[in-house]
Amino acid sequence: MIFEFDLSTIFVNKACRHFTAFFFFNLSPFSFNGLFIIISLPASPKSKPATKMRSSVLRSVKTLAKPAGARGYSSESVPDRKVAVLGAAGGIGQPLALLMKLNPLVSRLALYDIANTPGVAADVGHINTRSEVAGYMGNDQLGQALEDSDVVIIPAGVPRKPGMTRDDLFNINAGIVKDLCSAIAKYCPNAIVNMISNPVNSTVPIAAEVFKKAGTYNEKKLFGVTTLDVVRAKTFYAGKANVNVAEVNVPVVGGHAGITILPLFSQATPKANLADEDIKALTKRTQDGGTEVVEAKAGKGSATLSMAYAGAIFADACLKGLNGVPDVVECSFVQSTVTELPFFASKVRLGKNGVEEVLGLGPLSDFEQEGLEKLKPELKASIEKGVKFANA
Ligand SMILES: NC(=O)C1=CN([C@@H]2O[C@H](COP(=O)(O)OP(=O)(O)OC[C@H]3O[C@@H](n4cnc5c(N)ncnc54)[C@H](O)[C@@H]3O)[C@@H](O)[C@H]2O)C=CC1
Ligand SMILES: O=C([O-])CC(=O)C(=O)O
Repeated sequence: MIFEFDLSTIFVNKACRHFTAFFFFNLSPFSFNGLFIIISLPASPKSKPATKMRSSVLRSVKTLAKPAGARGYSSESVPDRKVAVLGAAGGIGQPLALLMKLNPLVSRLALYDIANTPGVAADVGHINTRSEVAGYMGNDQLGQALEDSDVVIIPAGVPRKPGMTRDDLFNINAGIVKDLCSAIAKYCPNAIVNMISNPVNSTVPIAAEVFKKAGTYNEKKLFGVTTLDVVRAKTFYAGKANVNVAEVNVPVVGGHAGITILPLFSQATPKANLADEDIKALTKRTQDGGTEVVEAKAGKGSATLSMAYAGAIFADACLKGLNGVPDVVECSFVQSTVTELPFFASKVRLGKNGVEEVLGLGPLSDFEQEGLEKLKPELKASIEKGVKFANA
Protein backbone atom coordinates (compact mmCIF):
# COMPACT_ATOMS: atom_id res chain seq x y z
CA MET A 1 0.00 0.00 0.00
CA ILE A 2 1.29 3.43 -0.87
CA PHE A 3 2.83 5.43 1.98
CA GLU A 4 2.16 2.64 4.43
CA PHE A 5 4.73 2.17 7.13
CA ASP A 6 5.43 -1.40 8.02
CA LEU A 7 7.09 -1.75 11.39
CA SER A 8 8.44 -5.23 10.91
CA THR A 9 9.81 -6.06 14.31
CA ILE A 10 10.52 -4.56 17.66
CA PHE A 11 11.88 -6.94 20.26
CA VAL A 12 14.05 -7.04 23.29
CA ASN A 13 17.10 -9.09 22.69
CA LYS A 14 17.44 -10.57 26.18
CA ALA A 15 20.67 -12.42 25.54
CA CYS A 16 22.47 -9.20 24.70
CA ARG A 17 20.40 -7.18 27.17
CA HIS A 18 19.83 -4.78 24.31
CA PHE A 19 16.66 -3.23 22.98
CA THR A 20 16.62 -3.68 19.25
CA ALA A 21 14.27 -2.13 16.73
CA PHE A 22 14.06 -2.98 13.07
CA PHE A 23 12.29 -0.65 10.74
CA PHE A 24 11.31 -1.42 7.23
CA PHE A 25 9.92 1.38 5.12
CA ASN A 26 8.01 0.57 2.02
CA LEU A 27 6.79 3.87 0.66
CA SER A 28 6.77 2.89 -2.97
CA PRO A 29 6.06 4.01 -5.61
CA PHE A 30 7.01 7.54 -4.59
CA SER A 31 9.47 7.27 -1.79
CA PHE A 32 11.93 4.99 -0.07
CA ASN A 33 11.72 1.38 -0.98
CA GLY A 34 13.36 -0.97 1.41
CA LEU A 35 15.24 1.27 3.82
CA PHE A 36 16.33 -0.81 6.77
CA ILE A 37 17.39 0.80 10.03
CA ILE A 38 18.58 -1.00 13.10
CA ILE A 39 18.73 0.73 16.46
CA SER A 40 20.23 -1.08 19.39
CA LEU A 41 20.45 0.20 22.95
CA PRO A 42 20.72 -1.11 26.52
CA ALA A 43 17.55 -2.81 27.77
CA SER A 44 18.25 -3.31 31.42
CA PRO A 45 14.86 -2.94 33.15
CA LYS A 46 16.54 -1.35 36.16
CA SER A 47 18.41 1.32 34.26
CA LYS A 48 16.46 4.60 34.17
CA PRO A 49 18.43 6.08 31.24
CA ALA A 50 17.74 2.91 29.25
CA THR A 51 13.99 3.16 29.98
CA LYS A 52 14.04 6.79 28.88
CA MET A 53 15.89 5.91 25.69
CA ARG A 54 13.43 3.10 24.98
CA SER A 55 10.40 5.37 25.23
CA SER A 56 12.15 8.01 23.16
CA VAL A 57 12.86 5.43 20.43
CA LEU A 58 9.24 4.26 20.55
CA ARG A 59 8.08 7.87 20.20
CA SER A 60 10.31 8.24 17.13
CA VAL A 61 8.94 5.00 15.71
CA LYS A 62 5.39 6.29 16.08
CA THR A 63 6.33 9.59 14.43
CA LEU A 64 8.15 7.91 11.55
CA ALA A 65 5.18 5.63 11.04
CA LYS A 66 3.16 8.61 9.82
CA PRO A 67 3.30 9.77 6.18
CA ALA A 68 5.74 12.63 5.52
CA GLY A 69 2.92 15.19 5.26
CA ALA A 70 1.49 14.22 8.62
CA ARG A 71 4.95 14.48 10.21
CA GLY A 72 4.67 18.18 9.54
CA TYR A 73 7.99 18.80 7.90
CA SER A 74 7.29 17.99 4.28
CA SER A 75 6.07 21.41 3.27
CA GLU A 76 9.10 23.07 4.89
CA SER A 77 11.79 20.71 3.59
CA VAL A 78 10.33 19.81 0.18
CA PRO A 79 10.04 22.66 -2.35
CA ASP A 80 6.62 23.79 -3.54
CA ARG A 81 5.78 22.16 -6.86
CA LYS A 82 2.72 22.67 -8.99
CA VAL A 83 1.59 19.83 -11.24
CA ALA A 84 -1.13 20.28 -13.87
CA VAL A 85 -2.98 17.35 -15.44
CA LEU A 86 -4.64 18.13 -18.79
CA GLY A 87 -7.40 15.61 -19.52
CA ALA A 88 -7.85 15.06 -15.79
CA ALA A 89 -11.46 13.82 -15.98
CA GLY A 90 -10.62 10.97 -18.34
CA GLY A 91 -9.88 7.28 -17.89
CA ILE A 92 -6.20 7.97 -17.21
CA GLY A 93 -6.69 11.47 -15.83
CA GLN A 94 -8.78 10.48 -12.81
CA PRO A 95 -6.57 7.76 -11.33
CA LEU A 96 -3.52 9.85 -12.25
CA ALA A 97 -5.02 12.79 -10.34
CA LEU A 98 -5.47 10.45 -7.37
CA LEU A 99 -1.87 9.22 -7.52
CA MET A 100 -0.48 12.74 -7.87
CA LYS A 101 -2.58 13.77 -4.86
CA LEU A 102 -0.81 11.03 -2.91
CA ASN A 103 2.62 12.28 -3.94
CA PRO A 104 4.20 14.33 -1.12
CA LEU A 105 6.39 16.20 -3.63
CA VAL A 106 3.32 17.98 -5.04
CA SER A 107 2.09 21.11 -3.28
CA ARG A 108 -0.51 22.27 -5.85
CA LEU A 109 -2.47 20.04 -8.18
CA ALA A 110 -4.37 21.63 -11.09
CA LEU A 111 -6.90 19.37 -12.77
CA TYR A 112 -7.97 20.58 -16.22
CA ASP A 113 -10.39 19.06 -18.73
CA ILE A 114 -13.05 20.29 -21.15
CA ALA A 115 -15.71 18.72 -18.87
CA ASN A 116 -16.31 17.21 -15.42
CA THR A 117 -13.26 18.56 -13.58
CA PRO A 118 -15.18 20.25 -10.72
CA GLY A 119 -16.38 16.83 -9.54
CA VAL A 120 -13.01 15.16 -9.88
CA ALA A 121 -11.27 18.03 -8.08
CA ALA A 122 -13.84 18.07 -5.24
CA ASP A 123 -13.48 14.33 -4.81
CA VAL A 124 -9.67 14.14 -4.91
CA GLY A 125 -9.41 17.38 -2.92
CA HIS A 126 -10.86 15.72 0.20
CA ILE A 127 -7.87 13.44 0.54
CA ASN A 128 -5.76 14.50 3.52
CA THR A 129 -2.39 14.84 1.81
CA ARG A 130 -0.15 17.83 1.19
CA SER A 131 -1.32 19.29 -2.11
CA GLU A 132 -4.05 21.85 -2.67
CA VAL A 133 -6.34 20.76 -5.48
CA ALA A 134 -8.15 22.99 -7.96
CA GLY A 135 -10.33 22.00 -10.91
CA TYR A 136 -10.43 23.98 -14.15
CA MET A 137 -12.91 23.41 -16.95
CA GLY A 138 -12.95 24.71 -20.50
CA ASN A 139 -10.55 26.78 -22.52
CA ASP A 140 -11.25 29.97 -20.55
CA GLN A 141 -9.69 28.38 -17.47
CA LEU A 142 -6.74 26.69 -19.17
CA GLY A 143 -4.35 29.60 -18.54
CA GLN A 144 -5.13 29.59 -14.81
CA ALA A 145 -4.66 25.84 -14.66
CA LEU A 146 -1.22 26.11 -16.27
CA GLU A 147 0.19 29.22 -14.59
CA ASP A 148 3.24 28.50 -12.41
CA SER A 149 3.23 24.78 -13.24
CA ASP A 150 6.49 22.90 -12.78
CA VAL A 151 5.23 19.75 -14.48
CA VAL A 152 2.35 19.44 -16.98
CA ILE A 153 1.05 15.93 -17.67
CA ILE A 154 -1.06 15.47 -20.81
CA PRO A 155 -3.41 12.48 -21.04
CA ALA A 156 -5.97 14.47 -23.09
CA GLY A 157 -7.43 12.94 -26.22
CA VAL A 158 -9.26 9.91 -27.55
CA PRO A 159 -8.20 6.33 -26.83
CA ARG A 160 -8.14 3.38 -29.23
CA LYS A 161 -10.90 0.90 -29.92
CA PRO A 162 -10.23 -2.70 -31.11
CA GLY A 163 -8.84 -2.80 -34.64
CA MET A 164 -7.30 0.67 -34.46
CA THR A 165 -3.61 1.56 -34.39
CA ARG A 166 -2.30 4.42 -32.27
CA ASP A 167 -1.72 6.32 -35.49
CA ASP A 168 -5.47 6.15 -36.17
CA LEU A 169 -5.83 8.59 -33.24
CA PHE A 170 -3.65 11.17 -34.98
CA ASN A 171 -6.45 13.10 -36.69
CA ILE A 172 -8.17 13.98 -33.41
CA ASN A 173 -5.34 14.00 -30.90
CA ALA A 174 -2.81 15.99 -32.96
CA GLY A 175 -5.08 19.04 -32.86
CA ILE A 176 -5.80 18.65 -29.13
CA VAL A 177 -2.10 18.40 -28.31
CA LYS A 178 -1.22 21.33 -30.57
CA ASP A 179 -3.73 23.61 -28.82
CA LEU A 180 -2.71 22.50 -25.34
CA CYS A 181 0.98 23.02 -26.14
CA SER A 182 0.29 26.52 -27.49
CA ALA A 183 -1.25 27.32 -24.10
CA ILE A 184 1.73 25.80 -22.28
CA ALA A 185 4.08 28.00 -24.33
CA LYS A 186 2.02 31.00 -23.26
CA TYR A 187 1.29 30.30 -19.59
CA CYS A 188 4.10 28.07 -18.29
CA PRO A 189 6.90 28.04 -20.87
CA ASN A 190 9.42 26.66 -18.38
CA ALA A 191 7.36 23.66 -17.29
CA ILE A 192 8.41 20.07 -17.85
CA VAL A 193 5.90 18.42 -20.20
CA ASN A 194 4.99 14.72 -19.87
CA MET A 195 3.17 13.71 -23.06
CA ILE A 196 0.89 10.69 -22.67
CA SER A 197 -1.59 11.37 -25.53
CA ASN A 198 -1.18 9.04 -28.49
CA PRO A 199 0.36 8.61 -30.93
CA VAL A 200 3.30 9.58 -28.70
CA ASN A 201 5.71 9.04 -31.63
CA SER A 202 3.98 12.00 -33.33
CA THR A 203 2.55 14.07 -30.46
CA VAL A 204 6.00 14.72 -28.97
CA PRO A 205 7.36 16.12 -32.27
CA ILE A 206 4.15 18.20 -32.58
CA ALA A 207 4.77 19.66 -29.11
CA ALA A 208 8.41 20.41 -30.01
CA GLU A 209 7.36 22.27 -33.17
CA VAL A 210 4.70 24.29 -31.33
CA PHE A 211 7.25 25.30 -28.69
CA LYS A 212 9.86 26.15 -31.36
CA LYS A 213 7.39 28.42 -33.12
CA ALA A 214 6.57 30.13 -29.82
CA GLY A 215 10.30 30.50 -29.07
CA THR A 216 10.00 28.48 -25.85
CA TYR A 217 11.35 25.08 -26.91
CA ASN A 218 13.64 23.48 -24.38
CA GLU A 219 14.52 19.95 -25.49
CA LYS A 220 15.46 19.08 -21.91
CA LYS A 221 11.88 19.57 -20.75
CA LEU A 222 9.81 17.62 -23.27
CA PHE A 223 9.16 13.94 -22.56
CA GLY A 224 7.06 11.29 -24.27
CA VAL A 225 5.87 8.98 -21.49
CA THR A 226 6.92 5.41 -22.36
CA THR A 227 7.00 4.21 -18.76
CA LEU A 228 4.08 1.84 -19.34
CA ASP A 229 6.25 -0.13 -21.77
CA VAL A 230 8.86 -0.50 -19.04
CA VAL A 231 6.21 -1.42 -16.46
CA ARG A 232 4.91 -4.15 -18.79
CA ALA A 233 8.37 -5.42 -19.71
CA LYS A 234 9.22 -5.74 -16.01
CA THR A 235 5.97 -7.59 -15.22
CA PHE A 236 6.22 -10.00 -18.14
CA TYR A 237 9.94 -10.68 -17.57
CA ALA A 238 9.45 -11.35 -13.85
CA GLY A 239 6.68 -13.82 -14.65
CA LYS A 240 8.73 -15.73 -17.20
CA ALA A 241 12.05 -15.62 -15.34
CA ASN A 242 10.36 -16.36 -12.01
CA VAL A 243 12.16 -13.53 -10.22
CA ASN A 244 10.89 -10.89 -7.79
CA VAL A 245 9.18 -8.26 -9.93
CA ALA A 246 10.16 -5.51 -7.49
CA GLU A 247 13.83 -6.14 -8.31
CA VAL A 248 13.47 -6.25 -12.08
CA ASN A 249 14.91 -3.64 -14.41
CA VAL A 250 14.44 -3.68 -18.18
CA PRO A 251 15.24 -0.73 -20.45
CA VAL A 252 12.73 -0.19 -23.27
CA VAL A 253 13.90 1.97 -26.17
CA GLY A 254 12.67 3.26 -29.54
CA GLY A 255 9.16 4.66 -29.53
CA HIS A 256 5.67 3.91 -28.25
CA ALA A 257 3.76 1.94 -30.91
CA GLY A 258 4.01 -1.68 -32.06
CA ILE A 259 7.46 -2.64 -33.29
CA THR A 260 8.88 0.77 -32.38
CA ILE A 261 8.68 -0.45 -28.75
CA LEU A 262 11.96 -2.30 -28.25
CA PRO A 263 12.51 -3.91 -24.83
CA LEU A 264 16.16 -4.78 -24.20
CA PHE A 265 15.76 -8.06 -22.35
CA SER A 266 19.46 -8.83 -22.89
CA GLN A 267 20.10 -6.08 -20.31
CA ALA A 268 17.35 -7.18 -17.93
CA THR A 269 18.28 -7.70 -14.29
CA PRO A 270 18.23 -9.95 -12.30
CA LYS A 271 19.82 -12.05 -15.05
CA ALA A 272 17.94 -15.16 -16.20
CA ASN A 273 19.06 -17.44 -18.97
CA LEU A 274 15.85 -17.38 -20.96
CA ALA A 275 15.65 -19.23 -24.28
CA ASP A 276 15.64 -17.16 -27.49
CA GLU A 277 12.04 -18.21 -28.08
CA ASP A 278 11.04 -16.86 -24.67
CA ILE A 279 12.77 -13.54 -25.35
CA LYS A 280 10.96 -13.26 -28.69
CA ALA A 281 7.61 -13.97 -27.04
CA LEU A 282 8.28 -11.45 -24.23
CA THR A 283 9.28 -8.83 -26.80
CA LYS A 284 6.10 -9.38 -28.81
CA ARG A 285 3.92 -9.28 -25.69
CA THR A 286 5.51 -6.00 -24.59
CA GLN A 287 5.05 -4.51 -28.07
CA ASP A 288 1.41 -5.63 -28.13
CA GLY A 289 0.68 -4.80 -24.48
CA GLY A 290 -1.54 -1.84 -25.35
CA THR A 291 -3.49 -3.87 -27.89
CA GLU A 292 -3.95 -6.68 -25.35
CA VAL A 293 -5.73 -4.19 -23.04
CA VAL A 294 -7.70 -2.55 -25.87
CA GLU A 295 -9.04 -5.96 -26.93
CA ALA A 296 -9.81 -7.03 -23.37
CA LYS A 297 -11.75 -3.79 -22.81
CA ALA A 298 -13.66 -4.56 -26.01
CA GLY A 299 -14.51 -1.02 -27.10
CA LYS A 300 -14.41 0.63 -23.67
CA GLY A 301 -11.02 2.26 -24.19
CA SER A 302 -7.38 1.40 -23.59
CA ALA A 303 -5.07 1.08 -20.60
CA THR A 304 -6.01 3.61 -17.94
CA LEU A 305 -5.07 2.23 -14.51
CA SER A 306 -1.65 0.83 -15.44
CA MET A 307 -1.06 4.01 -17.44
CA ALA A 308 -1.96 6.20 -14.49
CA TYR A 309 0.50 4.20 -12.39
CA ALA A 310 3.20 4.55 -15.05
CA GLY A 311 2.45 8.27 -15.50
CA ALA A 312 2.68 8.81 -11.75
CA ILE A 313 6.04 7.01 -11.60
CA PHE A 314 7.41 9.16 -14.42
CA ALA A 315 6.07 12.45 -13.04
CA ASP A 316 7.53 11.55 -9.65
CA ALA A 317 10.92 10.97 -11.30
CA CYS A 318 10.69 14.41 -12.97
CA LEU A 319 9.85 16.04 -9.61
CA LYS A 320 12.71 14.24 -7.88
CA GLY A 321 15.06 15.42 -10.63
CA LEU A 322 13.82 19.02 -10.26
CA ASN A 323 14.38 18.78 -6.51
CA GLY A 324 17.99 17.71 -7.02
CA VAL A 325 17.69 14.04 -6.11
CA PRO A 326 20.73 12.38 -7.75
CA ASP A 327 20.73 9.43 -10.15
CA VAL A 328 17.11 9.51 -11.22
CA VAL A 329 16.99 7.48 -14.42
CA GLU A 330 13.90 6.52 -16.43
CA CYS A 331 13.27 5.60 -20.06
CA SER A 332 11.52 8.31 -22.09
CA PHE A 333 10.95 9.41 -25.68
CA VAL A 334 13.03 12.58 -25.99
CA GLN A 335 15.04 14.64 -28.46
CA SER A 336 18.02 12.41 -29.02
CA THR A 337 21.28 11.76 -30.84
CA VAL A 338 21.42 8.12 -29.74
CA THR A 339 20.41 7.12 -33.30
CA GLU A 340 20.04 9.17 -36.48
CA LEU A 341 16.38 9.83 -35.55
CA PRO A 342 15.64 13.22 -33.94
CA PHE A 343 13.47 11.67 -31.21
CA PHE A 344 14.09 8.32 -29.58
CA ALA A 345 13.24 6.62 -26.30
CA SER A 346 16.14 5.50 -24.15
CA LYS A 347 17.32 5.78 -20.58
CA VAL A 348 17.47 9.42 -19.48
CA ARG A 349 19.05 10.91 -16.38
CA LEU A 350 16.69 13.49 -14.86
CA GLY A 351 17.83 16.56 -12.98
CA LYS A 352 17.11 20.14 -12.02
CA ASN A 353 16.79 21.17 -15.68
CA GLY A 354 14.84 18.15 -16.89
CA VAL A 355 17.04 15.92 -19.03
CA GLU A 356 20.56 15.92 -17.58
CA GLU A 357 21.84 13.21 -19.89
CA VAL A 358 20.40 10.98 -22.60
CA LEU A 359 22.07 7.62 -22.01
CA GLY A 360 23.19 5.34 -24.84
CA LEU A 361 21.69 2.00 -25.74
CA GLY A 362 24.40 -0.21 -24.26
CA PRO A 363 25.26 -3.58 -25.84
CA LEU A 364 22.44 -5.08 -27.91
CA SER A 365 21.85 -8.73 -28.81
CA ASP A 366 21.61 -9.60 -32.52
CA PHE A 367 17.83 -9.89 -32.10
CA GLU A 368 17.63 -6.41 -30.55
CA GLN A 369 19.97 -4.92 -33.18
CA GLU A 370 17.67 -6.34 -35.85
CA GLY A 371 14.62 -4.90 -34.03
CA LEU A 372 16.31 -1.51 -33.86
CA GLU A 373 16.92 -1.38 -37.61
CA LYS A 374 13.35 -2.56 -38.32
CA LEU A 375 11.71 0.10 -36.15
CA LYS A 376 13.55 3.08 -37.61
CA PRO A 377 11.49 3.62 -40.81
CA GLU A 378 8.16 3.54 -38.93
CA LEU A 379 9.40 5.80 -36.14
CA LYS A 380 10.92 8.22 -38.66
CA ALA A 381 7.61 8.45 -40.58
CA SER A 382 5.62 9.09 -37.37
CA ILE A 383 8.02 11.84 -36.30
CA GLU A 384 7.86 13.48 -39.72
CA LYS A 385 4.06 13.26 -39.74
CA GLY A 386 3.96 15.20 -36.46
CA VAL A 387 6.43 17.84 -37.64
CA LYS A 388 4.50 18.33 -40.89
CA PHE A 389 1.17 18.66 -39.08
CA ALA A 390 2.51 21.27 -36.66
CA ASN A 391 3.93 23.36 -39.49
CA ALA A 392 0.96 23.10 -41.86
N1 LIG B 1 1.60 6.94 -23.49
C1 LIG B 1 1.01 5.82 -23.15
O1 LIG B 1 1.65 4.87 -22.76
C2 LIG B 1 -0.48 5.74 -23.18
C3 LIG B 1 -1.23 6.68 -23.80
N2 LIG B 1 -2.59 6.61 -23.80
C4 LIG B 1 -3.32 7.68 -24.48
O2 LIG B 1 -3.82 8.60 -23.52
C5 LIG B 1 -4.94 9.30 -24.09
C6 LIG B 1 -6.08 9.39 -23.09
O3 LIG B 1 -6.59 8.11 -22.83
P1 LIG B 1 -7.85 7.91 -21.83
O4 LIG B 1 -7.65 8.68 -20.60
O5 LIG B 1 -8.10 6.48 -21.76
O6 LIG B 1 -9.02 8.59 -22.68
P2 LIG B 1 -10.40 9.20 -22.15
O7 LIG B 1 -11.26 9.45 -23.32
O8 LIG B 1 -10.93 8.35 -21.06
O9 LIG B 1 -9.97 10.58 -21.50
C7 LIG B 1 -9.48 11.62 -22.27
C8 LIG B 1 -9.86 12.92 -21.62
O10 LIG B 1 -9.32 13.96 -22.40
C9 LIG B 1 -10.26 15.01 -22.37
N3 LIG B 1 -10.04 15.96 -23.45
C10 LIG B 1 -10.40 15.90 -24.74
N4 LIG B 1 -10.03 17.02 -25.39
C11 LIG B 1 -9.42 17.80 -24.48
C12 LIG B 1 -8.81 19.06 -24.51
N5 LIG B 1 -8.77 19.79 -25.64
N6 LIG B 1 -8.28 19.56 -23.39
C13 LIG B 1 -8.31 18.84 -22.24
N7 LIG B 1 -8.86 17.64 -22.14
C14 LIG B 1 -9.40 17.12 -23.24
C15 LIG B 1 -11.62 14.32 -22.46
O11 LIG B 1 -12.66 15.18 -22.02
C16 LIG B 1 -11.38 13.15 -21.53
O12 LIG B 1 -11.77 13.42 -20.21
C17 LIG B 1 -5.27 8.56 -25.37
O13 LIG B 1 -4.76 9.28 -26.47
C18 LIG B 1 -4.57 7.24 -25.21
O14 LIG B 1 -4.25 6.64 -26.44
C19 LIG B 1 -3.24 5.59 -23.19
C20 LIG B 1 -2.54 4.61 -22.54
C21 LIG B 1 -1.11 4.57 -22.53
O1 LIG C 1 -2.55 0.93 -26.70
C1 LIG C 1 -3.09 2.04 -26.58
O2 LIG C 1 -3.83 2.55 -27.40
C2 LIG C 1 -2.77 2.81 -25.35
C3 LIG C 1 -1.32 2.74 -25.10
O3 LIG C 1 -0.55 3.49 -25.65
C4 LIG C 1 -0.83 1.63 -24.30
O4 LIG C 1 -1.60 0.98 -23.58
O5 LIG C 1 0.38 1.38 -24.37
